Amino acid sequence: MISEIKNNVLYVDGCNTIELAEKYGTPLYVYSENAIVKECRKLQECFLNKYENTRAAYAAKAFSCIAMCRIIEREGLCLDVVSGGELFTAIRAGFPAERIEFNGNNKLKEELELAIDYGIGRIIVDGLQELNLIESICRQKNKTMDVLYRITPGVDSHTHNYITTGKKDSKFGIPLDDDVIYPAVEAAINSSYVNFKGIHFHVGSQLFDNKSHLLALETVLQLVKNIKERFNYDVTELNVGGGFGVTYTDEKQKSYEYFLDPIMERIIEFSQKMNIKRPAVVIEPGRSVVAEAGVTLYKVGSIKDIKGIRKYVSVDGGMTDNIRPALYQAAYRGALANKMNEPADHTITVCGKCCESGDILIKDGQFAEAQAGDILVIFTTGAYGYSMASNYNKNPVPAVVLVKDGKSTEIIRRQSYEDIISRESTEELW
Ligand SMILES: Cc1ncc(COP(=O)(O)O)c(C=O)c1O
Ligand SMILES: N[C@@H](CCCC[NH3+])C(=O)O
Repeated sequence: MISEIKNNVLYVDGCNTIELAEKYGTPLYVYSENAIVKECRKLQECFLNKYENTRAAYAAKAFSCIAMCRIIEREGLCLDVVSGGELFTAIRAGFPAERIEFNGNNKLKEELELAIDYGIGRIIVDGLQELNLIESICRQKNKTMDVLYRITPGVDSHTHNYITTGKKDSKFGIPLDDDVIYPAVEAAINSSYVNFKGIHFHVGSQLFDNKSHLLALETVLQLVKNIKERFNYDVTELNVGGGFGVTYTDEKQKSYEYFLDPIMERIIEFSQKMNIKRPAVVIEPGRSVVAEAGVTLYKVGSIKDIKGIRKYVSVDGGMTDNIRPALYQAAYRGALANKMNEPADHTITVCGKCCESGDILIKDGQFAEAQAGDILVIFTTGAYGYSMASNYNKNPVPAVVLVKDGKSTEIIRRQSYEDIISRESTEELW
């Protein structure tokens, strides 16, 4: 995070967070553009510029909006979308179609039609049933589409059970049973409507060990070899997914090089041995691009001190703007943005205002002494915060502000109560 402390106050990318809270209200998502750009440039430096024939497709699910698509576009990355809504956002942002890749285990016919009409770069296909659907749409529209198959490599990435995706028992991808994968590959190779490019895998999210990627890669390289032997077909693209972990509290974040250099080394060695042109290599980082660039500002309200048990400090948001603690027991760090120089010697539990006991944002965290009206900041909320927000209890989704070099601009306005009920019928029933 690009931040500093001045006069006891937290500044993010040159902006005073207390002034931001006053100007735009709370809860408030604040993203530093310089921090996002810095991550994108890191990817350029240690992957895209280092290895030719590579792409990085930012996983929009981590945080997607028109402004974000434009930053990603400007930074030269590609975009990984997983729904018609994310695709539509990219289209509205003017994101170049050929740089969009579409993932998902149950892409709807209308979503595929939108993707094919827009002429996106790749569809990452989850099975033969989907391939047949894509073929029928392409036939009808007289178009072709570049595709990869997402396979389930059968590795357990040892992250939270809800965010591991490479195990055989998974809703994602094609299992590597001979009677499943080879007929699917053969159909794609022989199709007049799709160009079969290669294989995709994604082993899970928030990873700190490169073993899962490397194990999955071995499986995929064996598959590439088998495809060559069975069908005399050269795979020209490998997508190794995302999953690069970030530091929320005390996790030891690993560099992109730690994950990607051994992957590239292995693919180069394999290609030389097989005497084939090294396939293009694509990655899909989401969390690592935006997590650290974002913070959430809240206003402190009720304080409940249960003597000898726990002190609950309530804020004006909660699981509706950050579901991760409730869903994955995710831990975060926070502070009082207006008391940054005061000793953080009070143990408090920061809870939200939703009608759920599990609506806890930080359990037993260290803060300066909190009082109603303080601005409480939670760090590293840029990924899967806004994008997983809900209207539970009819709480409005907060505004999103982008800051850069002391300037701020609202890129998503706060939902109003009117917005929340705007799709509801007010007609008399029956
Ligand atoms: C297919 C796919 N690609 C990319 C990502 C992005 O993962 P992360 O945000 O961990 O980098 C995900 C989410 O886990 C995913 O399912
Ligand atoms: N939403 C998850 C990550 C899911 C990754 C998508 N496959 C999180 O907050 O950690």
